[in-house]
Amino acid sequence: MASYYEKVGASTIRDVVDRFYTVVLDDVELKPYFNGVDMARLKRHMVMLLCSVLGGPEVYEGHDLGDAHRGMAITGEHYEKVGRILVTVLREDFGADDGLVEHVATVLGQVRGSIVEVGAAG
Ligand code: HEM
Repeated sequence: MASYYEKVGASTIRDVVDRFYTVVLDDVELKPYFNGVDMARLKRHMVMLLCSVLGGPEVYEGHDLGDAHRGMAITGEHYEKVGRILVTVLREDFGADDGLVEHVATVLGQVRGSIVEVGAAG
Protein backbone atom coordinates (compact mmCIF):
# COMPACT_ATOMS: atom_id res chain seq x y z
CA MET A 1 0.00 0.00 0.00
CA ALA A 2 1.29 3.45 -0.91
CA SER A 3 2.41 5.54 2.06
CA TYR A 4 0.83 8.92 2.68
CA TYR A 5 4.18 10.35 1.63
CA GLU A 6 3.95 8.61 -1.76
CA LYS A 7 0.39 9.80 -2.24
CA VAL A 8 1.06 13.39 -1.24
CA GLY A 9 4.65 13.98 -2.40
CA ALA A 10 7.50 15.94 -0.90
CA SER A 11 6.71 19.09 -2.85
CA THR A 12 3.18 19.28 -1.40
CA ILE A 13 4.61 18.70 2.07
CA ARG A 14 6.86 21.71 1.54
CA ASP A 15 3.83 23.77 0.54
CA VAL A 16 1.92 22.55 3.61
CA VAL A 17 4.78 23.63 5.89
CA ASP A 18 5.00 27.05 4.21
CA ARG A 19 1.28 27.61 4.62
CA PHE A 20 1.36 26.28 8.19
CA TYR A 21 3.99 28.80 9.35
CA THR A 22 2.25 31.64 7.47
CA VAL A 23 -0.89 30.99 9.53
CA VAL A 24 1.10 30.48 12.78
CA LEU A 25 3.01 33.77 12.34
CA ASP A 26 -0.25 35.53 11.55
CA ASP A 27 -1.54 34.68 15.02
CA VAL A 28 -0.80 37.39 17.59
CA GLU A 29 -0.50 34.87 20.45
CA LEU A 30 1.86 32.53 18.59
CA LYS A 31 4.04 35.01 16.70
CA PRO A 32 6.16 36.11 19.71
CA TYR A 33 7.51 32.58 20.20
CA PHE A 34 9.18 32.86 16.79
CA ASN A 35 10.95 36.19 17.30
CA GLY A 36 14.49 35.91 16.02
CA VAL A 37 14.04 32.33 14.83
CA ASP A 38 15.73 31.24 11.59
CA MET A 39 12.50 30.31 9.81
CA ALA A 40 14.22 28.78 6.78
CA ARG A 41 15.98 26.29 9.04
CA LEU A 42 12.83 25.65 11.08
CA LYS A 43 10.81 24.99 7.93
CA ARG A 44 13.48 22.66 6.59
CA HIS A 45 13.38 20.64 9.79
CA MET A 46 9.60 20.60 9.91
CA VAL A 47 9.47 19.37 6.30
CA MET A 48 11.87 16.52 7.14
CA LEU A 49 9.88 15.64 10.22
CA LEU A 50 6.53 15.67 8.43
CA CYS A 51 7.94 13.67 5.50
CA SER A 52 9.22 10.96 7.84
CA VAL A 53 5.97 10.96 9.88
CA LEU A 54 4.09 10.37 6.61
CA GLY A 55 6.32 7.43 5.67
CA GLY A 56 8.93 9.12 3.49
CA PRO A 57 12.64 8.24 3.43
CA GLU A 58 13.75 11.58 4.92
CA VAL A 59 15.56 11.35 8.21
CA TYR A 60 14.79 14.08 10.71
CA GLU A 61 18.08 15.79 11.54
CA GLY A 62 16.82 18.55 13.80
CA HIS A 63 17.06 18.64 17.56
CA ASP A 64 15.08 16.27 19.66
CA LEU A 65 11.65 17.92 20.01
CA GLY A 66 12.00 18.19 23.80
CA ASP A 67 15.38 19.96 23.47
CA ALA A 68 14.13 22.20 20.63
CA HIS A 69 11.24 23.60 22.71
CA ARG A 70 12.79 23.57 26.18
CA GLY A 71 12.42 26.82 28.13
CA MET A 72 9.84 28.34 25.75
CA ALA A 73 7.07 27.85 28.33
CA ILE A 74 4.71 26.59 25.64
CA THR A 75 1.22 26.23 27.05
CA GLY A 76 -1.24 23.43 26.40
CA GLU A 77 -3.57 25.98 24.87
CA HIS A 78 -0.95 27.19 22.41
CA TYR A 79 0.04 23.64 21.58
CA GLU A 80 -3.58 22.81 20.74
CA LYS A 81 -3.80 25.94 18.63
CA VAL A 82 -0.69 25.03 16.62
CA GLY A 83 -1.95 21.46 16.22
CA ARG A 84 -5.33 22.72 15.00
CA ILE A 85 -3.61 24.97 12.47
CA LEU A 86 -1.64 22.05 11.06
CA VAL A 87 -4.72 19.83 10.81
CA THR A 88 -6.80 22.63 9.26
CA VAL A 89 -4.13 23.42 6.67
CA LEU A 90 -3.83 19.74 5.76
CA ARG A 91 -7.56 19.22 5.51
CA GLU A 92 -8.91 22.48 4.15
CA ASP A 93 -6.04 23.86 2.08
CA PHE A 94 -4.64 20.57 0.79
CA GLY A 95 -7.67 18.23 0.90
CA ALA A 96 -5.89 15.63 3.06
CA ASP A 97 -8.07 12.58 3.70
CA ASP A 98 -9.28 11.39 7.11
CA GLY A 99 -6.61 8.69 7.38
CA LEU A 100 -3.75 11.13 6.95
CA VAL A 101 -5.30 13.68 9.30
CA GLU A 102 -5.89 11.02 11.96
CA HIS A 103 -2.32 9.79 11.62
CA VAL A 104 -0.95 13.30 12.10
CA ALA A 105 -3.32 13.89 15.04
CA THR A 106 -2.05 10.69 16.68
CA VAL A 107 1.58 11.83 16.33
CA LEU A 108 0.65 15.27 17.71
CA GLY A 109 -0.77 13.49 20.74
CA GLN A 110 2.44 11.46 21.14
CA VAL A 111 4.86 14.39 21.05
CA ARG A 112 2.73 16.80 23.11
CA GLY A 113 4.39 15.81 26.38
CA SER A 114 7.86 16.71 25.05
CA ILE A 115 6.78 20.20 23.93
CA VAL A 116 4.25 21.53 26.44
CA GLU A 117 5.77 22.92 29.65
CA VAL A 118 2.90 24.94 31.11
CA GLY A 119 -0.46 23.49 32.07
CA ALA A 120 0.72 20.15 30.74
CA ALA A 121 -2.56 18.43 31.51
CA GLY A 122 -4.60 21.08 29.65
C1 HEM B 1 2.59 20.88 17.31
C2 HEM B 1 3.70 20.18 17.34
C3 HEM B 1 5.04 20.76 17.04
C4 HEM B 1 5.98 20.19 16.26
C5 HEM B 1 5.87 18.86 15.53
C6 HEM B 1 7.11 21.10 16.22
C7 HEM B 1 8.26 20.87 15.51
C8 HEM B 1 9.37 21.67 15.55
C9 HEM B 1 10.61 21.39 14.87
C10 HEM B 1 10.88 20.19 13.99
C11 HEM B 1 11.48 22.39 15.17
C12 HEM B 1 12.93 22.54 14.66
C13 HEM B 1 13.91 22.00 15.65
C14 HEM B 1 15.31 22.19 15.14
O1 HEM B 1 15.54 23.03 14.24
O2 HEM B 1 16.23 21.50 15.59
C15 HEM B 1 10.77 23.31 16.03
C16 HEM B 1 11.29 24.47 16.53
C17 HEM B 1 10.54 25.47 17.10
N1 HEM B 1 9.25 25.37 17.54
FE1 HEM B 1 8.06 23.79 17.30
N2 HEM B 1 6.84 22.19 16.99
C18 HEM B 1 5.58 22.04 17.50
C19 HEM B 1 4.92 22.91 18.32
C20 HEM B 1 5.35 24.16 18.63
C21 HEM B 1 4.59 25.14 19.38
C22 HEM B 1 3.21 24.89 19.98
C23 HEM B 1 5.35 26.26 19.44
C24 HEM B 1 5.04 27.60 20.06
C25 HEM B 1 3.83 28.01 20.28
C26 HEM B 1 6.60 25.99 18.75
C27 HEM B 1 7.64 26.87 18.60
C28 HEM B 1 8.85 26.57 18.05
C29 HEM B 1 9.96 27.51 17.94
C30 HEM B 1 9.95 28.96 18.39
C31 HEM B 1 11.03 26.83 17.35
C32 HEM B 1 12.41 27.38 16.98
C33 HEM B 1 13.47 27.01 17.95
C34 HEM B 1 14.79 27.61 17.54
O3 HEM B 1 15.19 27.51 16.36
O4 HEM B 1 15.42 28.21 18.38
N3 HEM B 1 6.57 24.70 18.28
N4 HEM B 1 9.50 22.86 16.24
